[in-house]
Amino acid sequence: MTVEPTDSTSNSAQGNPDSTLASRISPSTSSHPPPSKADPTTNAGQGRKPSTSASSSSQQPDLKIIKARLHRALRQYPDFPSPGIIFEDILPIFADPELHGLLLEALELQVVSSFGEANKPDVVVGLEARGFLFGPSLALRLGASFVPVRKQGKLPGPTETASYKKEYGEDFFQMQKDAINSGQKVLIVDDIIATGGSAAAAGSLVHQLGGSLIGYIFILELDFLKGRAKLNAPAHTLLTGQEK
Ligand SMILES: O=P(O)(O)OC[C@H]1O[C@H](OP(=O)(O)OP(=O)(O)O)[C@H](O)[C@@H]1O
Ligand SMILES: Nc1ncnc2[nH]cnc12
Repeated sequence: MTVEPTDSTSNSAQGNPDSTLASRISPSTSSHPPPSKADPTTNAGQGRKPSTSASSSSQQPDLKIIKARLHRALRQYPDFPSPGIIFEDILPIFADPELHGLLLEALELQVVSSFGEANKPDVVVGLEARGFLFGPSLALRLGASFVPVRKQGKLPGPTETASYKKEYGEDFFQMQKDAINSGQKVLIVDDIIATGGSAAAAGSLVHQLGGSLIGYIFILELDFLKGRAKLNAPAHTLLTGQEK
């Protein structure tokens, strides 16, 4: 089982190299060189809407180094929370202030290069619970609102509900009915896309509330589960991994 840092920043004309990154990060010691295969971290060509990403060759070196460092921080736990699941633990990233900061810089760069300066979201929607770890910080950096998708029974007032299945269970997601104004541009963020059930349910809630879903950003994609095929908007991830 491996987790590889991969390349999903692509629109070289839009992604201005951030020189502050180069000065802040340590020299790369990555044992995981960039893959030569086509970029698996966008859904160009396989989703119902094309991704805005182009090839991996235009990715900024700084972002590649950051991705390799983020990748090395992940921990894997076999048979958690149930037999056969290899659980990807992202929490070490948040335990290290430097990595935490680099994660947010990488996510912001990814959003701008994937969706364009002119198409920044009005609202960042984060999924309970791990989407809450970085969704609000990313929203602040983008000058956007943050709105949570919560598990059933946690939100007061009128709500919309969507059921979903994920890699290891079933659940219900809810959003407050007035959380998004009609036509607002929405970006959905979460730590991991596995089967895509959670993300697809969140997309359906955004649609029910009248939002315009510009796409999804994830830290990690378990690409063997092909979750992005369930999504109706472009999806971009910083890392991809787990081969079965
Ligand atoms: O693509 P999927 O198969 O739907 O799985 C991905 C979802 O599973 C995890 O959340 P989980 O429901 O375990 O909740 P947590 O964040 O509260 O731990 C993860 O944070 C994603 O939200
Ligand atoms: N393998 C996995 N590791 C961590 N979170 C997950 N959510 C769904 N599948 C997961």
